[in-house]
Amino acid sequence: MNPVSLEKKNAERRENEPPMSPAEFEAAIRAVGPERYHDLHPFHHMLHGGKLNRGQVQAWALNRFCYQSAVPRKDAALISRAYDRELRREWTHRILDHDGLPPDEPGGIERWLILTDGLGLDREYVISRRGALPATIFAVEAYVTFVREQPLTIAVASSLTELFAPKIHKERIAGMLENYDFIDDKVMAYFKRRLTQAPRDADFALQYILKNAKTRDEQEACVEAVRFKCNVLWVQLDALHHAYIDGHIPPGAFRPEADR
Ligand SMILES: O=C(O)c1cc(C(=O)O)c2c(n1)C(=O)C(=O)c1cc(C(=O)O)[nH]c1-2
Repeated sequence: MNPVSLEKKNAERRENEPPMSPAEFEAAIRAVGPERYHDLHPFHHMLHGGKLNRGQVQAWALNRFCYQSAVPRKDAALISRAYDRELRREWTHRILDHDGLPPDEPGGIERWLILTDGLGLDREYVISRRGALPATIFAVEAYVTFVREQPLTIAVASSLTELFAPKIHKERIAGMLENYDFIDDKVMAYFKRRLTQAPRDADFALQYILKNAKTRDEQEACVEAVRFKCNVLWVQLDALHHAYIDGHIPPGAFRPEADR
């Protein structure tokens, strides 16, 4: 059968399939984590297990800054497309969580920069993204574009990797504090704050898609969106591994001091 007729047949099959029950749909979303969340990646095991040197942790933090700074941009893209006032109101606090709200709330990006300061990286250099890996930039911009272009419910679903984040944050706080003498409580503040923020955000997004993804096709597209997002996270660690463990640092990317 040629690919076009196969695609058509699959679409017909799905059309005839009844929607999943809310419990089945939620289970399908949750099943993606144990299959492909980035806590399974070897680079993560090395990071948490104390197997990286300072330069490799610097490279991780510097690249991960690009993800942090893209998150409020993708959240703004999502809000710009929402006609539902309640969704906009709820989603707005995600932007403030990252960008901060003067005078008392510095925000997650500032907390991330405290981490990169603590690792001895120059702030202006981190913020400029000049030293980031090309794959990091491609991955985070793919996430922003996905949220800008996909149907709203599917864009909301792509945030649901956050269902799996608290576990990785807990492991990271414990593992990094224990294993690296250049990491202290102050620089781990970012992850401590996410332990309460991520479950609240994920819970809202999950309830939203359970209510709004009504057909089987929409439900399957939501599950696919969570897989897509896992790929966004995974490919960033692949790139870090290739550059800083295997030693293939692309031209222009950050070079740890010992390599310069
Ligand atoms: O450290 C991590 O592994 C991790 C993962 C994720 C995620 O699953 O996308 C987020 C975060 N951290 C995070 O700190 C964060 O603010 C965040 C926002 C989002 C999102 O998609 O809106 N994901 C994540």
